[in-house]
Amino acid sequence: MQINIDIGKTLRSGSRTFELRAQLTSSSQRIVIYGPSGAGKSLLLKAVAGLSTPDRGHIEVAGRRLFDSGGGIDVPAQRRQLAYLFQDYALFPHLNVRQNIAFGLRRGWRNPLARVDGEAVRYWLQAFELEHVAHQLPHQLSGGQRQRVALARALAPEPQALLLDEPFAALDPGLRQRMRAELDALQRRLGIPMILITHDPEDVRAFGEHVLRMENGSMAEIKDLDLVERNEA
Ligand SMILES: Nc1ncnc2c1ncn2[C@@H]1O[C@H](COP(=O)(O)OP(=O)(O)OP(=O)(O)O)[C@@H](O)[C@H]1O
Repeated sequence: MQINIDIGKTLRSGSRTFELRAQLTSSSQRIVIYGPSGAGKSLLLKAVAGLSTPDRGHIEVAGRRLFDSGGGIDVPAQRRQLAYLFQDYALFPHLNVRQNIAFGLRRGWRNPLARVDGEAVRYWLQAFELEHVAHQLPHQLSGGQRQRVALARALAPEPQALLLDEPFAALDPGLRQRMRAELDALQRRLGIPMILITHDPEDVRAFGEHVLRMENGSMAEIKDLDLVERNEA
């Protein structure tokens, strides 16, 4: 996937100012943005998703201009065809697994319990081995199952790219290893491009094809992954 980003955003609260200046040009399927907490990674990912508006610049994904301050373009989040996986997965607590996955497939947003394409929901339940918990609510699931539901919900509408915000942070270490392997295999199988943000060097090792370091709102290319291990975020 070709991605081209050059954006700026200034955030102010009291006397504190945070400057995001993000530039990224890549044709990699696996982009990892690595950096310490507060570096601006989530701000960048939200700007790509259309959940936050930059002050200036442009964002282009797979040949589509999603944002361009000069040209007055700002495609709404729901029309960007990008899936955003939140750190805490943001599942709907009152909807069961099946309904959570189906939510991503509905056209109308008014009635979450409306019938949807049963075939597609069945496919994702099966692909993520969630059939036996299809009628359970999110709080009745394990951490790994919750992550699978969130991934299934994100992938069901067949997005052009997957945006992942610290996807393993909420999992305990054993499960983290397993889910990393699962996401790795899934990404390769589907061939879906992804941008993953993290402060964990293990994620960089597992997914980093094109790696950038973010610090204080600015980005720099990392060519030598050994530097990540020596210089942990
Ligand atoms: N209104 C604001 N005024 C000033 N600074 C702000 C404002 N809102 C957010 N920030 C700053 O923006 C920076 C970037 O936050 P962001 O959530 O993108 O960081 P991050 O790298 O994703 O960190 P984490 O991994 O902890 O989520 C932070 O340092 C935060 O303090």
